[in-house]
Amino acid sequence: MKSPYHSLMPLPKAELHLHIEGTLEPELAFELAARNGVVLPHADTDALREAYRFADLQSFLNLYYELMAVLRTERDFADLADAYLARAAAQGVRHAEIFFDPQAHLARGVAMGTVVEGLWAALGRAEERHGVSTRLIMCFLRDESAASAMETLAAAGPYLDRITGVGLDSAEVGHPPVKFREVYEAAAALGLRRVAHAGEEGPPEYITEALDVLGVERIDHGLRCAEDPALVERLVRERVPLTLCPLSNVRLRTVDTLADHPLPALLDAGLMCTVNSDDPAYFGGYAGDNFDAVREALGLDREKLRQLARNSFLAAFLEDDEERRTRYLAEVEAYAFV
Ligand code: HPA
Ligand SMILES: [Zn+2]
Repeated sequence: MKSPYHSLMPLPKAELHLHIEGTLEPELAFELAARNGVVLPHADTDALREAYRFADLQSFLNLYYELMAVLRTERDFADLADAYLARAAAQGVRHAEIFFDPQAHLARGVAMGTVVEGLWAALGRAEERHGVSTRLIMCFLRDESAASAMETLAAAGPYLDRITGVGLDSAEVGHPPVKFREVYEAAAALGLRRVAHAGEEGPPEYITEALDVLGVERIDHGLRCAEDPALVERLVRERVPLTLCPLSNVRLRTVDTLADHPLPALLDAGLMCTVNSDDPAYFGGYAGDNFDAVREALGLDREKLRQLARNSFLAAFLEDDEERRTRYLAEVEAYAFV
């Protein structure tokens, strides 16, 4: 049956939880593999898509890291980011805060400069080419050591003018935020904004720790806060944004089906929720697809959908450009649902 709803693609939105390596579509993966002489252990794009059945976060991460082998040159990173920005813009994204995972590239002998300069080549023209403003957030892999994260922060030294903040991603359970206390202190001292994945597969305590020990301003995912009413109350009181990723949660089996997603309950509790795509090439949809999916599965009304869009701009790292934030927020208020 055709959806009774009009698509939310034109609704202006900011995307705050997006791993650029997770935007590598199978077609581009094979194109880059051919360009770089890399042999992928998959026959073709259909065979690769067949591998997109994940049991949990780790099974996804295995493929995510494997496919990164095709990313080798500045041009590869620029092409990757440009393809994402084109898709995001077509789905109503006006502002994107983009994660990247330098350790996964440094480990393969790809230099920090190659990654950042390549991404920057696309981000620097994103406004003109796609009408999207951007920020770059460097993530540390939490299943690597704190020392490795600290070395990565040092390696980013020459590029800090291009990097707005730091984040924490990869396998969560067993790698609590406290492991990265000193790294986050050093990042704060450099004037970097701080976010962290917490409460995706890990327990609600990791959310508390990310706030108290790492000083993060937003929680990426944060889904499992729903298990701790006192934590929910705190997140509401302190207006801590959650960057939720509904299609990701279904694909990684954090929730059984979209209809079971706690987004409506979290919104009703007064949390500052946002809707994002996480790794759209792997999870079946970009930002607008996620909005459409939650509307359809959860029946969110127009005011809730407008609130999600408003929250995305309120939670964005736009303090250096409040005029732009105001403009985006006005676009949200003016949006006419049909
Ligand atoms: O959803 C995620 N969780 C943790 N690490 C990640 N790296 C890419 N995507 C993710
Ligand atoms: Zn993520």
